[in-house]
Amino acid sequence: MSEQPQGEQPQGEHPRGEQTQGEHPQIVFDDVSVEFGDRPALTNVSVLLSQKRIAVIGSNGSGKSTFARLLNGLVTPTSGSIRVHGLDPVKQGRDVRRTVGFIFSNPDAQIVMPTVAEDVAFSLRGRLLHGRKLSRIEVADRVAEALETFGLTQHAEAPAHSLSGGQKQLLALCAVLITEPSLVVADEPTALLDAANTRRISAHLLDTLPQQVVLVTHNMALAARCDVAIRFEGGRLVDLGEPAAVIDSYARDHA
Ligand SMILES: Nc1ncnc2c1ncn2[C@@H]1O[C@H](COP(=O)(O)OP(=O)(O)OP(=O)(O)O)[C@@H](O)[C@H]1O
Repeated sequence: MSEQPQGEQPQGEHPRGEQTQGEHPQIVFDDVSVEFGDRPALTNVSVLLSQKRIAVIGSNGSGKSTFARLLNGLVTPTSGSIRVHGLDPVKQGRDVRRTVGFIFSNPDAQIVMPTVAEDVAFSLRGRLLHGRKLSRIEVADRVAEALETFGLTQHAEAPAHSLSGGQKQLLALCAVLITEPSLVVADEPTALLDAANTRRISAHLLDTLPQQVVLVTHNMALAARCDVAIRFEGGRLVDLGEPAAVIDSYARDHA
């Protein structure tokens, strides 16, 4: 382990991670637990993260997706409190959903409109970008640009559900990123992608995007490219630190 397990600090102390504050806004968990029925999914998680690229790793069922879903209010804590860029996902759900773009591992969950171009344009409906509403022409231009970025231009008029799994994943990314969320949370975004698209998407998420990114992944090569990694096991945050060290201890524990 590169650092001691989280969540055991006495009340009143600062959550861990504060020593590594960066230029990005903060994600703060204070003694957060989540139970589904009477089964704990996360237990006493306290952490402060302000790095630009945050990897979330750990075994199957360890609580990674639950952690990610807490960030935009898809899951609510059973106890404890959360602040994401100053917002409380429980009390300010609407603001949080505008601030946090969430990319699911199953892209079918995110397709809402019949065609690819309509689905991307739908994300901008009723949204202010840079403090103002976009005109129809601006929306069309932005959609065209975003489709080009994600290699979907030739599928613009295709039924969204006719795309392959990987193409749907690209569409989901495109539809979320076009809204320019200030935090991007991606839960296994490359799971369905081939090698070329994994490179393309990981370069976009990890190298290009100016925003803060939380990346839940089993792909250790991607986790290694982040600024910090956190690791869950059995619903507890058991490690936080330099990705190489966190990945090493994870690999050792599973050798
Ligand atoms: N909606 C839910 N209802 C009941 N139990 C749930 C729910 N979501 C998650 N869990 C349980 O919480 C625990 C943590 O699940 P979670 O999806 O957060 O793990 P994970 O680390 O993302 O796993 P994986 O790597 O397999 O995707 C698991 O035991 C899971 O069965």
